[in-house]
Amino acid sequence: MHAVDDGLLRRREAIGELGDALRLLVENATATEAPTEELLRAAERIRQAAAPLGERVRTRFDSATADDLIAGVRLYNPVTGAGSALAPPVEIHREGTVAIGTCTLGLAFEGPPSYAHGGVSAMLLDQMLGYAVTHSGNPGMTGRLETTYRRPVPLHTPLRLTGEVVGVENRRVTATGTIACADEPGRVLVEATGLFIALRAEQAQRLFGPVLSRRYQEPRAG
Ligand SMILES: CCCCCCCCCC(=O)SCCNC(=O)CCNC(=O)[C@H](O)C(C)(C)COP(=O)(O)OP(=O)(O)OC[C@H]1O[C@@H](n2cnc3c(N)ncnc32)[C@H](O)[C@@H]1OP(=O)(O)O
Repeated sequence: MHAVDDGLLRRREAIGELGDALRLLVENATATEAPTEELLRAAERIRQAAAPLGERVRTRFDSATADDLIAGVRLYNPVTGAGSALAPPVEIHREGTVAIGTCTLGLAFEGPPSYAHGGVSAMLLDQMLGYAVTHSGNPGMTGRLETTYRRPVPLHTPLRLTGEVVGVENRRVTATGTIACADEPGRVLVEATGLFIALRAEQAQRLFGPVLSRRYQEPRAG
């Protein structure tokens, strides 16, 4: 039992290590002004490094073996996942009923020069609101996300994000959230209001049944 737990812990740490390396690669590859020949050499070395990872892969109907869908462990979430090359990653904790997130966005997230892409801000806020909704005990899927961009979000600057449930009405859960600079949390840069819809049992089964039953009911091939 301990061997299994230690193995899973080690795998999660390794996924985080690989994620760190990938994020460094993405940021350096975005920021680089290295000579053209170096770009070509790097492309070849990266293809070589990627090949063994592609030898044994899952489909979209297989959750990652290191994930725990029931406990909400998602290592490849594109906002929070330690293993995701796409994730800043945002680290989220709760202060009372409010979800608080922290991250710093690199050049890979650039939209207007030196500021974050608006779609990235919306993605971060969808996650913050979804986190708050899930932890309020009324999980649901985003039905609508309205984003108001008050000021541009600077790159390479520590950010503070929030998410909070403000209303529950039958299957509809409303949540709000913000993005601000960590050193000026009262000055809102972006705010969002989201409507999350709780799934009916048959909807949840239709959407997620295949993944859940493959993971939790059928033995996985070694
Ligand atoms: C710790 C882990 C944290 C995880 C965070 C994850 C964050 C990320 C969250 C996401 O990004 S989820 C992915 C993006 N969302 C989707 O892909 C959802 C796609 N949409 C759907 O699957 C369906 O439209 C949905 C399940 C949301 C609703 O379909 P239903 O058929 O259940 O809706 P239904 O017609 O029964 O309506 C239920 C109620 O919701 C209302 N409603 C449904 N969709 C709406 C909508 N889009 N806008 C406004 N209202 C909506 C609808 O009017 C109605 O209100 P009333 O009960 O008052 O009559």
